[in-house]
Amino acid sequence: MTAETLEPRPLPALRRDDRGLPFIGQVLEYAKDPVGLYRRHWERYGPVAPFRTLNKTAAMLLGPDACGEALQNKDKAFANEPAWAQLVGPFFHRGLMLIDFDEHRGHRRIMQEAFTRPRLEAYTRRLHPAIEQGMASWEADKEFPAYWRLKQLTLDIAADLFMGGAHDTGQAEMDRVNRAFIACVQAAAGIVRAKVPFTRWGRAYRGRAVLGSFLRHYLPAKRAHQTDDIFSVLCHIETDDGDRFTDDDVINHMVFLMMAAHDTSTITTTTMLQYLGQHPVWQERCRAEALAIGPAPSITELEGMVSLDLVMREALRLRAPVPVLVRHTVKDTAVQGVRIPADTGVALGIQFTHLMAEHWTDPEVFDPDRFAPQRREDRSHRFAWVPFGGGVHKCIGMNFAGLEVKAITHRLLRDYHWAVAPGYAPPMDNHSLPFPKDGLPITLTRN
Ligand code: HEM
Repeated sequence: MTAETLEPRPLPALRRDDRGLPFIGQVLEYAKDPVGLYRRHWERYGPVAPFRTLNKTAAMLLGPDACGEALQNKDKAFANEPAWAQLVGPFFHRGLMLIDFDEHRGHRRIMQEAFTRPRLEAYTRRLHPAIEQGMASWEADKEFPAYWRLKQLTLDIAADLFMGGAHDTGQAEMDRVNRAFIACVQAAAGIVRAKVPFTRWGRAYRGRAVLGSFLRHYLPAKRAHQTDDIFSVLCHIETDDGDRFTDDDVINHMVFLMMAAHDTSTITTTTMLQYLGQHPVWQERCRAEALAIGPAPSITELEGMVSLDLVMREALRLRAPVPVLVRHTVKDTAVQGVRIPADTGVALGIQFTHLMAEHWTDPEVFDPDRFAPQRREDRSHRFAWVPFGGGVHKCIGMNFAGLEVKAITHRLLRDYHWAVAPGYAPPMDNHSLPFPKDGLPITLTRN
């Protein structure tokens, strides 16, 4: 009998001491130490492990083989919408990541038009003035929480690049819009998952309404004139077959894109700042590259910052901004020979893969050269390094993300230098996307 014809084994039974708390299961344990939880499950159960969340048993996929199978989704058993909607709530409904199968393919084909190289070149040209303006108020020689500053910066960039500015909107209203985004993003960590006032979900419902009306206000003008911001691009793009987005599609995609773009880029840049502050040799290498090109580099120049690229890859490995991906089975399937019945929640622990000693030398150590051509540890397995996911839902904004993160860091390196204590390890909040609870205090000194 060949391996393929063997009957899949059932999901291992969850040990009593892994059941966690009533109702929420292992959610709090995950928030405290996600990698510790993955590691224990890997050791106890192997690549397809059971775990408890919100009163249900789900499957946790660990390691590149198991995660790769779900990402490739050959038998179309894994759906995104029912899984992500449960986690991020109804606030990002109909965003590209929350659409499945044929419909997803149709939307993705249209959206691809917003991320072609000429579009990316146009976005990059807008990036530099937005970064310069956003950083204008940053004070040197004074400690500040880098994560929060960068979050504000990426939101300001998004307002310009995604919206093309919001000319009718005053600062107070813009702050309300920013708060609305944050409320939607933070809904993922809500325990009460209903429209109840004064809860994370209650705030996120209000936030989504604020975002919807904000975008709808600008929609007619965006439809009327084509400009090179993403909002306008979404209004005008069409495939060769003439497929276009409806008004509702544009609003839904915009809300999701702004969410997908700003927190992930903020986390990546924050991680890079931390490690560059702890590794002055790398900071100098990257600064030399930044100074060798002009203050407003083109895409090609940003791509040519080889050391900065290695640092970015290493930051994405060590602290994946989206450390876990979720899926829900729509039919019975098997992963690594383990049966996963229909209607099961599935978590892909990609951060764990990034730290497996089987695939990386000294996985906890900051060592960007592991991505250099002579080593390419990320090639140890097709799914060893997956900060942007894989398969049909692979991040559509990954090239843009790289450009934004590099453009911000390029500017910082040209203007400032900074140091972070070598032993510093940020206290992480893992309730939704991971961020340093102390904001990563940092002092920038002018070059
Ligand atoms: C460092 C920054 C980023 C990281 C680490 C990241 C990570 C990811 C990951 C892991 C996924 C796959 C989710 C899944 O399979 O369920 C994803 C999907 C997606 N990302 Fe990103 N992302 C980043 C930046 C961006 C940016 C800048 C944009 C837009 C400008 C963006 C737009 C999207 C969209 C639309 C999807 C859904 C794709 C689909 O379902 O077809 N992301 N991202």
